[in-house]
Amino acid sequence: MAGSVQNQQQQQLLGIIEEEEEKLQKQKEETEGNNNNNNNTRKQVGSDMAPTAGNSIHRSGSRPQLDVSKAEIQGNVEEKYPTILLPNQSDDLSHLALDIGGSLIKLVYFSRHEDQSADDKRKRSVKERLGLSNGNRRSFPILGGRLHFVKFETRKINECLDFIYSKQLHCGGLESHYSDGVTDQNGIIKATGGGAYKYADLFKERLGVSLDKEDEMNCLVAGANFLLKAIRHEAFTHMEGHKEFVQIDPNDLFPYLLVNIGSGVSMIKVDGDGKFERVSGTNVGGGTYWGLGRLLTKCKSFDELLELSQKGDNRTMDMLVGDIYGGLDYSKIGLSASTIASSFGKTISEKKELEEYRPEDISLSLLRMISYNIGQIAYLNALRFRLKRIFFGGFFIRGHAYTMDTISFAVHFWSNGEAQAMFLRHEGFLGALGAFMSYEKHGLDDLMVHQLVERFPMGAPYTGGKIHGPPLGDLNEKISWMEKFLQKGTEITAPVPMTPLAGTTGLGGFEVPLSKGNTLRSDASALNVGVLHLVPTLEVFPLLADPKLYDPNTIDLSDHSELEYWLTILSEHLPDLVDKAVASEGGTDDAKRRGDAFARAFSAHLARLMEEPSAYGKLGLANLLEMREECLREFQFADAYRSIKQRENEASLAVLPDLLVELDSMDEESRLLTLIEGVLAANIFDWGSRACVDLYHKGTIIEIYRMSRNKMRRPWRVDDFDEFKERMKMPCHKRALLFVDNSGADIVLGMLPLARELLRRGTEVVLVANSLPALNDVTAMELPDIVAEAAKHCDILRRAAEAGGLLVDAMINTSDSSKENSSSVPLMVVENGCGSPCIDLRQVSSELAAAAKDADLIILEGMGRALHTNLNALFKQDALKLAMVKNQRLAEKLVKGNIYDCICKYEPAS
Ligand SMILES: CC(C)(COP(=O)(O)O)[C@@H](O)C(=O)NCCC(=O)O
Ligand SMILES: [Mn+2]
Repeated sequence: MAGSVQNQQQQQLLGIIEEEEEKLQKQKEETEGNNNNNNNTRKQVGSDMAPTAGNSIHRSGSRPQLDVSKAEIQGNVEEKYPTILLPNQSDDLSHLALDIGGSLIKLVYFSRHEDQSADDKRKRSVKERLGLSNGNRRSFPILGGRLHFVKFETRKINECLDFIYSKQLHCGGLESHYSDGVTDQNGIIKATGGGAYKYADLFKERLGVSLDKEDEMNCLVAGANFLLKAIRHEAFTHMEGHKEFVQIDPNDLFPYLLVNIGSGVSMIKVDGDGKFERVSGTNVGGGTYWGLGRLLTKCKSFDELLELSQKGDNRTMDMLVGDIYGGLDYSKIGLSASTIASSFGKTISEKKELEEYRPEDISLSLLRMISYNIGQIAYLNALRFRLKRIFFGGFFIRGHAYTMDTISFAVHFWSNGEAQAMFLRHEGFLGALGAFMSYEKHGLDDLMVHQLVERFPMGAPYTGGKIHGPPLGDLNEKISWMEKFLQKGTEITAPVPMTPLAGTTGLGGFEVPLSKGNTLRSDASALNVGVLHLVPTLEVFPLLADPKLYDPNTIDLSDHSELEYWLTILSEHLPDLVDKAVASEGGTDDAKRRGDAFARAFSAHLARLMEEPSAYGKLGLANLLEMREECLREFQFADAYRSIKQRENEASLAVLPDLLVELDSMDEESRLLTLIEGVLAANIFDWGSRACVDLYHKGTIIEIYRMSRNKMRRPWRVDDFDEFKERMKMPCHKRALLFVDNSGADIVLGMLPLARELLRRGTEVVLVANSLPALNDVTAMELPDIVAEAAKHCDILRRAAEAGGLLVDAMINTSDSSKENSSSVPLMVVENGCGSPCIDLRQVSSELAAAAKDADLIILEGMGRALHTNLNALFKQDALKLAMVKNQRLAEKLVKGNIYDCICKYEPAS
């Protein structure tokens, strides 16, 4: 019975929609006509709101100048180090620290985020309503920005100086943002390592700067502590070719043993921040391997030497237990025949000259000798001080799988499996990071894991922290460099094959570690360090039941076939995305060139990941989808779906009044069901789904919407509607957070009517939208205009939007009939802090975190936010997850269903 009433209502609704269809088609044609003529002449919803990130990335070629005009203190002037906002500062100010070692120079430098000063009306009203004073930024003297990691060979110090000069890293600095340092403290760079002494005069001569020397051990420890506390999945284990990321609890980090393998080796017992003791070391380190290796093999570089070891067989050099015991194990004392009894020992009995040995074998034997030795001494020191964790860092390792396996094997062997070696992704940058942190007052050491986002910009798959060719300056340089790179046909370094080889040698485990193959990924690409984005205003979403147990991703991409599938999906979507992106920028030659460069860069990222899935740390689908958006931004595509979003918003807003009338004619119960159906049906408007994009080529928005609504037959694949309905009969929620998804029908005909229903029942509503564009997702900047348009036809929305400070100019004429309900509960919009179709609730904006404090209902909508991420997330408050599954494989995998199935998952507060 209820079903037939519903069907009748649905038919009525669709009838109205059909009438509108013709009107809309006409409008659409007009719109397209206008678009072709002139993008800017038409009144467009949100048209003046598009973020200007594209422009703000521009850097002038000349030396950066500090522009303090209109400078103002942000936040409380009484604070010790209030942030000074420089609204007219357009050049990136940088802050640089160096670790100048015997072999390598490591640079860490900071560049300010370009858009920190943006503050719109919406943000101001949210701050007022939620009692946020300037976000939480005021407690951080550091402004948002990026930390970059770069290295040079010390013998090529001039290249390093050129790089610093071209980027003007020696000029300006963070001090410029502080109250007591608006003057440019030009002239001093923090530096550590022996080269800080050795090359001080050269820096003075070439750049006019003095090197302010910082203690090396201090820096190493400060750098390691920072990374282990602030970077997610910084540490990993590496055994038999298998890399596994380890999440360290920052509250349970100390004590640990830090083994820094540079030219020599230092072993440091770390008990806390600034609390450490160098307990041991060995002079047999990276320098020994390179020095002896160079003499013995005539190799020209460390990397070449490492590469040789990949093809080596140490049995020709090393004396094994089996060599002594006639091929037998010495089982009584636990030594297998393949254990190395004496490194290079075999060469004593053979009457061969150096030239008669293969350089490959020499290199491998040397590498194993030194790695085992370091592993063994490290373990003995850990035992001596009862330290359960050993972290290995330093550039000797350089992400080299075989070296890590060898060290791990030694630690495992000597500890009888009780201890495990761990490695750090930023292994070589500990000292430089520590030196960077020694600049006073930058507040970096206060930053926590949720305030740092690691991202891989355009250069990552190629450079991996190493600069090839001239340093990259502006976008033009970036693209031409990319073009040259590709023309030259420079290979993206070959993968490390994981082929198991037969037999055993060495310490009894394996003949050749599994990670050793025919080719070595050069350290340039093995050094998988991204750019760290420092966003001091990010917070952990306060309504997560247990943030420690929270994992945003639903799909496990460590399953290789899964990863391959999603990488292929992204790759196949690329041509269409490039078309949209280029069109969004007017299809100019410049846009085409950028589109091309974007496609190459993003494809290179995908290829890199296909070869080495853990190249960028632990990766989930959310990261992959975010990387695509980041890459678009990198090539200055501010909003690839801008015009599609505008068109769909307009079309949907035209239908909205009739939908509202229709909804208002229903009783509460069927209205609630119709509303939820509406959300699910309208979630079909997703330009990120291959299947949906194919559909859009076959019909108009309204045809698709009608088809989608017609498919809304209950029970849905996951159907907790009845439980939700029961809850809605109880006293209303105080505040609901609605995590909205797509523009057009999704927001206008789906989520806004649901928001209206909640408002009408007396629940405050906070619409949570993206901070930056991602596919056709609606952004927090665009929403107020959409709400204002909708409010013209709806008294409930108008009053609530006014109460929420969304309608600043109350000039709305309403034609809504529901005036009897004089609700003044507010409707607000907050940004979520991300620019991705998914959401990682460990890193949300401070305004969302503030809004969440009084919320008792969370509604997550869409595939990205409710399925790819957060499907399994548990919350402290009631949660409703709504989405249409627009991918066949995902439907099968998650719900044993089919494409276009719907999910309505309700979970009362846990
Ligand atoms: C990118 C998306 C998560 C966006 O979905 P939404 O959150 O808008 O519902 C989704 O379109 C998606 O997973 N697309 C890739 C899969 C495919 O093309 O089938
Ligand atoms: Mn979306």
